[in-house]
Amino acid sequence: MSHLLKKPQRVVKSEGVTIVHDITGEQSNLEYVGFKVVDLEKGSFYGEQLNGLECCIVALTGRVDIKEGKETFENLGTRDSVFEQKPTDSVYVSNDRIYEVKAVTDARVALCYSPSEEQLPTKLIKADSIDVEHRGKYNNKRRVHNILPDSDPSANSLLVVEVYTESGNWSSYPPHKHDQDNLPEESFLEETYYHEMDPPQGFVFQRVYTDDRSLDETMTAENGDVVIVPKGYHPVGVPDGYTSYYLNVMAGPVRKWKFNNDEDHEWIVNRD
Ligand SMILES: O=C(O)C[C@@H](O)[C@H](O)C(=O)CO
Repeated sequence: MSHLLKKPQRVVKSEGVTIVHDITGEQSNLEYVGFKVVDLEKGSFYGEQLNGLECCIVALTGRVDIKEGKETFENLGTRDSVFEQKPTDSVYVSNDRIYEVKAVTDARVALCYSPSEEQLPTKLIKADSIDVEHRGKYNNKRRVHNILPDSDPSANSLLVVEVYTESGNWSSYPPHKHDQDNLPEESFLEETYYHEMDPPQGFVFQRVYTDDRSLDETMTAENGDVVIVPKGYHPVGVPDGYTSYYLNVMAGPVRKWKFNNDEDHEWIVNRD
């Protein structure tokens, strides 16, 4: 199996709390992006001190209360399945702060991390403030929920986005990359993809490759898998009959998403 593909680990941390993924430190070799998925049974708590990391807590499914300092945001989350395709609530918490998530119902949260030094205010990102974007045409159509885009200055490094790709379509396509710290031409952003499929026995193909093919891996991502994109192009293809969801976390030295398409496939975007 590719070292870029991570299967759910489901490590029980405490009563009612299961760490589904922990893509931090040595698990990933990423410098700028960390990622966890945590399942919480109703009434259970998960919290931590963010030593040198900022964090965006995304209420993937279920309802949660999130506490940071004197603030508590109650009953966050809008859906029982990501495939309800409605935006959800998230909370941005700055580096070195302590936060706690309490499960109001059974819930799944994503924790998106990046190193950060400058303190920013804790921010509730309400579902109804999320910009929903429809991109692409032909078999390249996808629905995008911009949770923390680069136009929103609420974070120091983190970019967070949800993407739905319908049956038989492609996303992150034509293949694009953002692995050169060379603005304004291109930014360097590492990336993680947390995948789900509807129905859940589905799978998608994700290729991660560079121009010189020193990296060229094509992976089958199944429901709940994470794909790590340290560099290179990273298109996703969705088989007929299945809908794909993924949550992207991106971060790098500059908080700007400036990508370039693979020139061989640029014509795809230029079709009438
Ligand atoms: O297909 C899309 O538009 C989503 C992708 O852009 C995805 O968010 C990504 O590849 C980010 O680099």
